[in-house]
Amino acid sequence: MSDHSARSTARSTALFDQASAVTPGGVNSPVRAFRAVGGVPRFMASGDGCHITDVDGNTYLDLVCSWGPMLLGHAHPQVTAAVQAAVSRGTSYGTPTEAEVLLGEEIVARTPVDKVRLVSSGTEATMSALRLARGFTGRAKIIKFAGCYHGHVDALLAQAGSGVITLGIPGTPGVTEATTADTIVLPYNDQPAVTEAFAQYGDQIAAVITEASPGNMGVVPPQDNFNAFLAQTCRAHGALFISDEVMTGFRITRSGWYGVDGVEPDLMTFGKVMGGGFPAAAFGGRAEIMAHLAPEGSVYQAGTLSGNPVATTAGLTTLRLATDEVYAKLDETSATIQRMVATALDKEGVPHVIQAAGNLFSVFFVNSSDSSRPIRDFAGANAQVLPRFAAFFHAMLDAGVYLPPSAFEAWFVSAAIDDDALAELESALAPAAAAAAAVQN
Ligand SMILES: Cc1ncc(COP(=O)(O)O)c(C=O)c1O
Ligand SMILES: N[C@H](C=O)CCC(=O)O
Repeated sequence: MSDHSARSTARSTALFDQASAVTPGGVNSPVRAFRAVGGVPRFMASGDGCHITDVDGNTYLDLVCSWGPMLLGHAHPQVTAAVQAAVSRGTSYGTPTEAEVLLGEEIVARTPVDKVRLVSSGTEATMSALRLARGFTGRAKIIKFAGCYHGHVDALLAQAGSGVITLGIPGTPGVTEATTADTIVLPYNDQPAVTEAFAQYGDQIAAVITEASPGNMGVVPPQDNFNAFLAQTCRAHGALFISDEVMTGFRITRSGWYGVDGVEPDLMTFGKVMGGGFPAAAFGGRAEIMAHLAPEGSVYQAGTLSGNPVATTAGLTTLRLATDEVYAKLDETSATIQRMVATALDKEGVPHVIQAAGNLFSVFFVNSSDSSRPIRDFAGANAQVLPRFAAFFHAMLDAGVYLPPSAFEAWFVSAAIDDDALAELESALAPAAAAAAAVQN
């Protein structure tokens, strides 16, 4: 496989060929491939603060942050020290440990959940929350929204965002009709559609699951108190409201999106930041609901590495360092970057919409007729001029800025971004905006 990059990619290219021989598509999660933008994925060798360096020695300002987790930047000295100390004590016992109790307490203190169960991935968290909702209500149907991504849970892959939309996979082979028979998919931000679904199936609906503020079709925040409306509608019909904060949790504020809209869900899911760069995730909720989980109740859920001592140490250390000052800095950095991107694109006359949810944001390359219209849903996100994003992405990469290789993903900032990094970004943006402008629609 060859690459058209201006920088040397010889070692990444060789590793990608090697990887493709042993791993489908050469990557261990589809979003890491460059299929939507072309070229060879960069194989990273190290990270330091807001930078990552690939195996060819190219250093990039990182605006992916491992798809969200690296809130404090890479190799943060205090997180690294805590992890090294934990590793030296042993890496897994299959017994309870103190770190997992402390992490559970930290999550309970920051969010409205009474109790929490730790798992190893966001996918496990949403899958388990759904099972618990069904076990608690004794109902089968669930509502999800087009463009929201909740991990690769069979029942939730229908019209999913993230890699599913990036790769243009309409329905995933391997997910049987029976598995999705109880999944109702509705347009995001569409209150009448929710009302209608409840009018038809109200007493069969176990739960509504939504991203607290979607970031997997690009950033499409809830409008007109959508979350409050969902919570009220669920309560009126005896269904549970599940807020998926895997992406937003502990990133947008110290209590995630809940810290912004204050809508109390029945169940919540968390991941990414709470693992501090290690595989840790969680789901939690009201004590009465969580009591249905084994061994207290009979809804079974388990995991050999759940609450792993190294992962929980990394997560706990990260959360303890994520103070209000850190969140204020993240907000400021994000707002500055959004302004810089808008200025560069405006200068070249590239039609775009930038949408933010706290410090999370994304840039939609739209048709000129759409540039004053907010994107409210999956259909809106799908109407982007994708080749323009690809040109912009590659010009940024060549200039040393690593963006998500997809027009449907959020951009993530870290607290390690400083003025020097912003200056690097500034000089990358001019050629990238020009490259986007050169693409005819
Ligand atoms: C909102 C949301 N939920 C769930 C998941 C699944 O998490 P994981 O990739 O850790 O399985 C993700 C990301 O992948 C996500 O963004
Ligand atoms: N958009 C996804 C999650 O937020 C990206 C992570 C992945 O699927 O590897």
